[in-house]
Amino acid sequence: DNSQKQETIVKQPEATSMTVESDENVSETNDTAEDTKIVNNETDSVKIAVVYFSGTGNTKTIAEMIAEETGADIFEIIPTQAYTEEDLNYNDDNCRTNKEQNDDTARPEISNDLSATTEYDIVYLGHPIWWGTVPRIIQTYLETYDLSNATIYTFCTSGGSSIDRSLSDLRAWYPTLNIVDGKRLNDASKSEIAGFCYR
Ligand SMILES: Cc1cc2nc3c(=O)[nH]c(=O)nc-3n(C[C@H](O)[C@H](O)[C@H](O)COP(=O)(O)O)c2cc1C
Repeated sequence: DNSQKQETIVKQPEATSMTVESDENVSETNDTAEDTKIVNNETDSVKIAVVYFSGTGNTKTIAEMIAEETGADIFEIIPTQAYTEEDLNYNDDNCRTNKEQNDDTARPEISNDLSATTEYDIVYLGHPIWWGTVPRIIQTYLETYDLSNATIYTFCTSGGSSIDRSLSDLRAWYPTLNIVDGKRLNDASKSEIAGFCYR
């Protein structure tokens, strides 16, 4: 229960000047709090989300590390039709993923509601590299939900390819998005994650 949780929140003095109009519960606690510490990330003025798709778990691991590092809320992009091992076998020209990646119009359906992800100031968007770029389901996501108010950082895992092409593809396809930077974070250490999150 969110509202109950927020009633226990009290802020440090320097936090009292932040903008909280959008959140009734938080603003109620605003003037009572002088000297106690922030106990919940919901009081932060900057809302951070990690949104990711992961076929085989590598990107998920990194996504969870970023969420832990930043205190972000984490959202998984879940395909309606899960990717099987067969689907992901890129040695087979006819496998599902190869067909999707070769088809500019392919937009695999997402099963879960991710509308809450449009409410964040910073979005870390994570994906594996498939044939040099983002899986098509990332396009489904960006075309379904309007992230134009967010500052976006992308991250990827891959077998070796850099993030450069997926970054330039996303910027070309979605010019209204503010994609600041992106980084390949394979097997990243905690300090590498922190370096990515706090520049
Ligand atoms: C269909 C498909 C295409 C891939 N294409 C590339 C590629 O072009 N370059 C690369 O370095 N790795 C490629 N990979 C490897 C994945 O990027 C890598 O295993 C990644 O860490 C998977 O992340 P995940 O476990 O979150 O799905 C590909 C994998 C699949 C399934």
